[in-house]
Amino acid sequence: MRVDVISLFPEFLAQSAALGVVGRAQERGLLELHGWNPRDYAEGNYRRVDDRPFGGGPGMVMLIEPLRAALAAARAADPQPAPLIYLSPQGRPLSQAKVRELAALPRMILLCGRYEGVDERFIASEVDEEISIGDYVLSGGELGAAVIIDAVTRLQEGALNDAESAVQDSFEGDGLLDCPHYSHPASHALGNVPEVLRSGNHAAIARWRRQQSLLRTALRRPDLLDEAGLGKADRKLLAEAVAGLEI
Ligand SMILES: Nc1nonc1C(=O)N[C@@H]1CC[C@H](O)C1
Repeated sequence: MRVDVISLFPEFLAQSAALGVVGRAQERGLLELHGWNPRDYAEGNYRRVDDRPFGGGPGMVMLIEPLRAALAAARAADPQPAPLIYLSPQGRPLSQAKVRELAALPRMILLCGRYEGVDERFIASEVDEEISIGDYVLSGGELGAAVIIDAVTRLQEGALNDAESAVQDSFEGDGLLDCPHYSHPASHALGNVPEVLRSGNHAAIARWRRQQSLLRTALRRPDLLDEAGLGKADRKLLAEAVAGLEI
Protein backbone atom coordinates (compact mmCIF):
# COMPACT_ATOMS: atom_id res chain seq x y z
CA MET A 1 0.00 0.00 0.00
CA ARG A 2 1.18 3.49 -0.85
CA VAL A 3 0.41 6.36 1.55
CA ASP A 4 1.22 9.96 0.66
CA VAL A 5 1.06 12.49 3.48
CA ILE A 6 0.70 16.23 2.93
CA SER A 7 2.09 17.88 6.05
CA LEU A 8 4.14 20.86 7.22
CA PHE A 9 6.05 18.36 9.38
CA PRO A 10 6.69 15.29 7.18
CA GLU A 11 9.59 14.31 9.43
CA PHE A 12 7.03 13.65 12.19
CA LEU A 13 5.41 10.91 10.13
CA ALA A 14 8.75 9.52 8.92
CA GLN A 15 9.99 9.15 12.49
CA SER A 16 6.81 7.62 13.89
CA ALA A 17 6.53 5.25 10.91
CA ALA A 18 10.10 4.02 11.25
CA LEU A 19 9.31 2.02 14.38
CA GLY A 20 7.74 -1.33 15.19
CA VAL A 21 5.14 -2.94 12.94
CA VAL A 22 4.99 0.04 10.56
CA GLY A 23 8.77 0.26 10.24
CA ARG A 24 8.97 -3.47 9.57
CA ALA A 25 6.15 -3.25 7.00
CA GLN A 26 8.14 -0.61 5.12
CA GLU A 27 11.22 -2.83 5.20
CA ARG A 28 9.11 -5.70 3.84
CA GLY A 29 7.74 -3.53 1.04
CA LEU A 30 4.17 -3.78 2.41
CA LEU A 31 3.95 -0.02 2.93
CA GLU A 32 5.38 2.85 0.89
CA LEU A 33 5.28 6.22 2.65
CA HIS A 34 5.85 9.56 0.93
CA GLY A 35 5.76 13.04 2.52
CA TRP A 36 4.83 16.26 0.73
CA ASN A 37 5.45 19.60 2.45
CA PRO A 38 3.29 22.51 1.22
CA ARG A 39 6.07 24.89 2.28
CA ASP A 40 8.22 23.47 -0.53
CA TYR A 41 5.60 24.81 -2.96
CA ALA A 42 4.90 28.16 -1.29
CA GLU A 43 5.68 31.31 -3.26
CA GLY A 44 7.33 34.52 -2.17
CA ASN A 45 10.18 35.44 0.15
CA TYR A 46 8.43 34.15 3.23
CA ARG A 47 7.09 31.02 1.51
CA ARG A 48 3.75 31.60 3.18
CA VAL A 49 1.60 28.55 3.83
CA ASP A 50 -0.92 30.25 6.10
CA ASP A 51 -2.54 33.62 6.63
CA ARG A 52 -5.06 35.38 8.82
CA PRO A 53 -8.73 34.36 8.52
CA PHE A 54 -11.17 36.67 6.75
CA GLY A 55 -13.72 37.91 9.24
CA GLY A 56 -11.08 38.15 11.94
CA GLY A 57 -10.68 35.84 14.89
CA PRO A 58 -7.72 33.95 16.34
CA GLY A 59 -5.27 31.73 14.54
CA MET A 60 -4.24 31.25 10.94
CA VAL A 61 -5.67 29.32 7.99
CA MET A 62 -3.67 27.12 5.61
CA LEU A 63 -3.64 28.68 2.15
CA ILE A 64 -5.05 27.02 -0.98
CA GLU A 65 -2.18 27.33 -3.45
CA PRO A 66 0.65 25.58 -1.54
CA LEU A 67 -1.77 22.74 -0.79
CA ARG A 68 -2.89 22.46 -4.41
CA ALA A 69 0.73 22.37 -5.58
CA ALA A 70 1.70 19.74 -2.99
CA LEU A 71 -1.31 17.61 -3.95
CA ALA A 72 -0.49 17.97 -7.65
CA ALA A 73 3.09 16.86 -6.97
CA ALA A 74 1.88 13.82 -5.01
CA ARG A 75 -0.54 12.81 -7.77
CA ALA A 76 2.10 13.37 -10.47
CA ALA A 77 4.53 11.10 -8.60
CA ASP A 78 2.34 8.01 -9.11
CA PRO A 79 -0.50 7.41 -11.60
CA GLN A 80 -2.34 5.19 -9.07
CA PRO A 81 -5.58 7.02 -8.14
CA ALA A 82 -6.04 7.75 -4.43
CA PRO A 83 -8.68 9.43 -2.24
CA LEU A 84 -7.61 12.59 -0.42
CA ILE A 85 -8.47 12.16 3.26
CA TYR A 86 -8.39 15.22 5.53
CA LEU A 87 -7.79 14.65 9.25
CA SER A 88 -9.99 17.02 11.24
CA PRO A 89 -12.37 17.13 14.24
CA GLN A 90 -15.12 17.87 11.71
CA GLY A 91 -14.63 14.43 10.14
CA ARG A 92 -16.46 11.14 10.65
CA PRO A 93 -15.05 9.26 13.67
CA LEU A 94 -12.45 6.65 12.75
CA SER A 95 -13.58 3.09 13.44
CA GLN A 96 -12.12 -0.36 12.83
CA ALA A 97 -14.67 -0.78 10.03
CA LYS A 98 -13.31 2.36 8.34
CA VAL A 99 -9.74 1.11 8.94
CA ARG A 100 -10.63 -2.14 7.15
CA GLU A 101 -12.08 -0.15 4.25
CA LEU A 102 -8.95 2.00 3.95
CA ALA A 103 -6.63 -1.01 4.31
CA ALA A 104 -8.15 -2.51 1.16
CA LEU A 105 -7.12 0.51 -0.95
CA PRO A 106 -3.93 0.40 -3.04
CA ARG A 107 -3.21 4.03 -2.15
CA MET A 108 -4.46 7.00 -0.12
CA ILE A 109 -3.33 10.59 0.40
CA LEU A 110 -3.61 12.01 3.93
CA LEU A 111 -3.89 15.76 4.46
CA CYS A 112 -2.75 17.05 7.85
CA GLY A 113 -4.08 20.44 8.95
CA ARG A 114 -2.29 22.85 11.24
CA TYR A 115 -3.38 26.13 12.91
CA GLU A 116 -7.15 26.71 12.53
CA GLY A 117 -7.27 24.33 9.60
CA VAL A 118 -7.50 24.49 5.82
CA ASP A 119 -9.25 27.04 3.55
CA GLU A 120 -12.74 25.61 3.04
CA ARG A 121 -12.53 26.04 -0.74
CA PHE A 122 -9.68 23.53 -0.91
CA ILE A 123 -11.65 21.06 1.23
CA ALA A 124 -14.77 21.45 -0.92
CA SER A 125 -12.84 21.10 -4.15
CA GLU A 126 -10.24 18.39 -3.41
CA VAL A 127 -11.01 16.44 -0.20
CA ASP A 128 -12.82 13.13 -0.69
CA GLU A 129 -13.35 12.35 2.98
CA GLU A 130 -12.80 13.96 6.39
CA ILE A 131 -11.91 11.66 9.28
CA SER A 132 -11.57 12.48 12.98
CA ILE A 133 -9.60 10.35 15.43
CA GLY A 134 -11.60 11.73 18.36
CA ASP A 135 -13.60 14.60 19.78
CA TYR A 136 -10.71 16.72 20.95
CA VAL A 137 -8.46 19.33 19.35
CA LEU A 138 -4.86 18.52 18.45
CA SER A 139 -2.10 20.85 17.24
CA GLY A 140 -2.02 19.11 13.90
CA GLY A 141 -3.55 16.31 11.87
CA GLU A 142 -0.22 14.42 11.85
CA LEU A 143 -1.15 12.38 14.94
CA GLY A 144 -4.37 11.38 13.17
CA ALA A 145 -2.41 10.40 10.08
CA ALA A 146 -0.04 8.31 12.22
CA VAL A 147 -3.02 6.53 13.82
CA ILE A 148 -4.52 5.71 10.43
CA ILE A 149 -1.18 4.53 9.02
CA ASP A 150 -0.60 2.27 12.03
CA ALA A 151 -4.10 0.75 12.09
CA VAL A 152 -4.20 0.25 8.31
CA THR A 153 -0.68 -1.21 8.12
CA ARG A 154 -1.54 -3.84 10.74
CA LEU A 155 -4.14 -5.19 8.30
CA GLN A 156 -1.70 -5.55 5.40
CA GLU A 157 -1.02 -9.23 4.61
CA GLY A 158 2.30 -10.21 6.19
CA ALA A 159 2.62 -7.17 8.46
CA LEU A 160 1.98 -9.03 11.72
CA ASN A 161 3.63 -12.11 13.18
CA ASP A 162 1.47 -14.79 14.84
CA ALA A 163 1.46 -13.23 18.31
CA GLU A 164 0.59 -9.80 16.94
CA SER A 165 -2.16 -11.28 14.77
CA ALA A 166 -3.68 -12.81 17.89
CA VAL A 167 -3.92 -9.39 19.50
CA GLN A 168 -5.47 -7.98 16.35
CA ASP A 169 -8.00 -10.80 16.15
CA SER A 170 -8.90 -10.68 19.82
CA PHE A 171 -10.18 -7.13 19.48
CA GLU A 172 -11.09 -6.79 15.85
CA GLY A 173 -12.60 -10.24 15.41
CA ASP A 174 -15.82 -9.80 17.35
CA GLY A 175 -15.91 -6.11 18.24
CA LEU A 176 -15.70 -6.77 21.98
CA LEU A 177 -13.12 -5.33 24.37
CA ASP A 178 -10.16 -7.58 25.08
CA CYS A 179 -9.99 -9.75 28.20
CA PRO A 180 -7.44 -9.08 31.00
CA HIS A 181 -3.92 -10.47 30.51
CA TYR A 182 -1.42 -11.70 33.12
CA SER A 183 2.14 -12.94 33.15
CA HIS A 184 4.81 -13.87 35.72
CA PRO A 185 4.95 -13.92 38.69
CA ALA A 186 1.79 -15.95 39.44
CA SER A 187 1.67 -14.56 42.98
CA HIS A 188 2.40 -10.90 43.73
CA ALA A 189 1.62 -8.31 46.39
CA LEU A 190 -0.69 -6.72 43.75
CA GLY A 191 -2.66 -9.96 43.49
CA ASN A 192 -2.53 -13.45 42.05
CA VAL A 193 -3.12 -14.68 38.51
CA PRO A 194 -6.63 -16.20 38.16
CA GLU A 195 -6.33 -19.93 38.80
CA VAL A 196 -8.10 -20.88 35.57
CA LEU A 197 -5.27 -19.35 33.52
CA ARG A 198 -2.80 -21.71 35.21
CA SER A 199 -5.06 -24.77 34.97
CA GLY A 200 -3.94 -25.95 31.54
CA ASN A 201 -7.62 -26.51 30.77
CA HIS A 202 -7.81 -24.78 27.40
CA ALA A 203 -11.60 -24.99 27.14
CA ALA A 204 -12.01 -23.42 30.60
CA ILE A 205 -9.43 -20.75 29.75
CA ALA A 206 -11.20 -19.86 26.49
CA ARG A 207 -14.54 -19.72 28.34
CA TRP A 208 -13.10 -17.47 31.07
CA ARG A 209 -11.52 -15.11 28.51
CA ARG A 210 -14.75 -14.86 26.51
CA GLN A 211 -16.72 -14.21 29.68
CA GLN A 212 -14.27 -11.47 30.76
CA SER A 213 -14.48 -9.81 27.35
CA LEU A 214 -18.27 -9.84 27.49
CA LEU A 215 -18.35 -8.50 31.06
CA ARG A 216 -15.77 -5.79 30.36
CA THR A 217 -17.61 -4.68 27.26
CA ALA A 218 -20.95 -4.63 29.12
CA LEU A 219 -19.49 -2.50 31.92
CA ARG A 220 -17.30 -0.14 29.90
CA ARG A 221 -18.73 -0.01 26.38
CA PRO A 222 -22.36 -1.19 26.30
CA ASP A 223 -22.65 0.48 22.89
CA LEU A 224 -20.21 -2.08 21.45
CA LEU A 225 -22.21 -4.90 23.05
CA ASP A 226 -25.36 -3.77 21.24
CA GLU A 227 -23.49 -3.81 17.93
CA ALA A 228 -21.95 -7.23 18.60
CA GLY A 229 -25.31 -9.03 18.29
CA LEU A 230 -24.65 -11.66 20.99
CA GLY A 231 -25.84 -15.21 20.55
CA LYS A 232 -27.61 -17.27 23.21
CA ALA A 233 -24.42 -18.80 24.60
CA ASP A 234 -22.76 -15.39 25.01
CA ARG A 235 -25.81 -13.91 26.66
CA LYS A 236 -25.83 -16.83 29.14
CA LEU A 237 -22.12 -16.42 29.80
CA LEU A 238 -22.57 -12.69 30.42
CA ALA A 239 -25.57 -13.20 32.72
CA GLU A 240 -23.51 -15.64 34.79
CA ALA A 241 -20.67 -13.10 35.09
CA VAL A 242 -23.03 -10.26 36.02
CA ALA A 243 -24.71 -12.44 38.65
CA GLY A 244 -21.29 -13.08 40.16
CA LEU A 245 -20.45 -9.37 40.52
CA GLU A 246 -20.15 -8.14 44.07
CA ILE A 247 -22.13 -4.90 43.92
N1 LIG B 1 -9.33 15.41 16.41
C1 LIG B 1 -8.69 15.26 15.21
N2 LIG B 1 -8.78 14.16 14.41
O1 LIG B 1 -8.02 14.39 13.33
N3 LIG B 1 -7.44 15.61 13.37
C2 LIG B 1 -7.84 16.18 14.53
C3 LIG B 1 -7.44 17.53 15.01
O2 LIG B 1 -7.68 17.85 16.17
N4 LIG B 1 -6.83 18.33 14.12
C4 LIG B 1 -6.40 19.68 14.50
C5 LIG B 1 -7.53 20.67 14.50
C6 LIG B 1 -6.86 22.00 14.18
C7 LIG B 1 -5.55 21.68 13.53
O3 LIG B 1 -5.62 22.10 12.17
C8 LIG B 1 -5.36 20.18 13.57
